[in-house]
Amino acid sequence: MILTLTPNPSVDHTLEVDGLVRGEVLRVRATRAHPGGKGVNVARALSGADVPTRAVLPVGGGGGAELSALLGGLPRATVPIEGETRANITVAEPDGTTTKLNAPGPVLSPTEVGALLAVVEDELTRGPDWIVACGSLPGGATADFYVRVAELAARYGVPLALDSSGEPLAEAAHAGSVALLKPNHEELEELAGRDLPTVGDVVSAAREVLSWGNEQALVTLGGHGAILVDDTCSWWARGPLVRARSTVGAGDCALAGFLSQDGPPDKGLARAVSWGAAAVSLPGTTVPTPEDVAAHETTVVAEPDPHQRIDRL
Ligand SMILES: Nc1ncnc2c1ncn2[C@@H]1O[C@H](COP(=O)(O)OP(=O)(O)OP(=O)(O)O)[C@@H](O)[C@H]1O
Ligand SMILES: O=P(O)(O)OC[C@@]1(O)O[C@H](CO)[C@@H](O)[C@@H]1O
Repeated sequence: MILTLTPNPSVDHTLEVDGLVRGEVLRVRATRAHPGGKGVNVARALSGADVPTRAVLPVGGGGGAELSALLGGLPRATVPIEGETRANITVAEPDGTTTKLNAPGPVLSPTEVGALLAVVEDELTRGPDWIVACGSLPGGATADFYVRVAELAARYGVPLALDSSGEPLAEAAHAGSVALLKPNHEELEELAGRDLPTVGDVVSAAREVLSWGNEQALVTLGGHGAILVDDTCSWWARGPLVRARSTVGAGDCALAGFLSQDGPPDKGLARAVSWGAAAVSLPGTTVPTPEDVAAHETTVVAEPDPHQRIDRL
């Protein structure tokens, strides 16, 4: 069973427009609402592939009720909060360009933060195979929140996968004890404090982050696929060519694909990139079905050419 933790979930609203023009009145062609938040998406993707999962998340107000309704039967443990679960907005253009407006979310009281960690601890006592902690933090949670989650995970011997950004990611990465870090290209550059224009730069920055006491890094590179790095080897899956409809949640689906089965690292990387590519071919924050994934197979190269450039797509 894979446990996910999303301290700051959302309802994701996607507005499809012909083109985004600042300062204009734009006609919206279609609107969609999906459950959102990175760990929620990981759990949704796993559940869609029949991988046992449980999502831990705080919910509050009308937004929380809407999120709960959208989640349907997804197995979960929710923590009631006073504040309002946020709504995030994606503006989607026909060429696949997505512009995202993410709200800060509610402010949790110290008691609510404690209650969230207590639920995590309770879930950890049931011996999940992984805990996957993801996303930004709500107000009231300090930047060491994921360090505290890592300590809990270590106490119960459960490997932690972490996908976050900014200070919360930096604090946890520097503290070590993360079994799998999933930064994207930009997040790894921020962690390393420098630009990483080539495959070799990405691999050496990932190794530097691993040297802080972490085990593996899955660095997702948008349309360039993903690079997996451990202390012995690196692998690159460039991914199939896809007509992108919405990149929202692609990283979460890639992480879900990686964790969805045990097995050798290169096979996990191939699954990650296939799940990510399948996700971008779908609208909004839709998670792919196994059939969608099967249509996006990819190959993996071990010890890729370090001089190869990774230009942003
Ligand atoms: N334009 C694209 N074409 C094909 N595959 C893509 C594209 N963008 C993303 N992917 C797939 O999705 C995976 C994750 O993408 P990305 O690196 O953008 O993650 P991310 O920034 O964490 O995304 P998010 O935070 O929106 O979930 C990539 O490894 C790749 O497999
Ligand atoms: O604001 P955060 O927590 O960094 O990201 C939240 C979010 O953008 O991440 C998911 C896509 O990865 C969306 O479902 C959600 O809206």
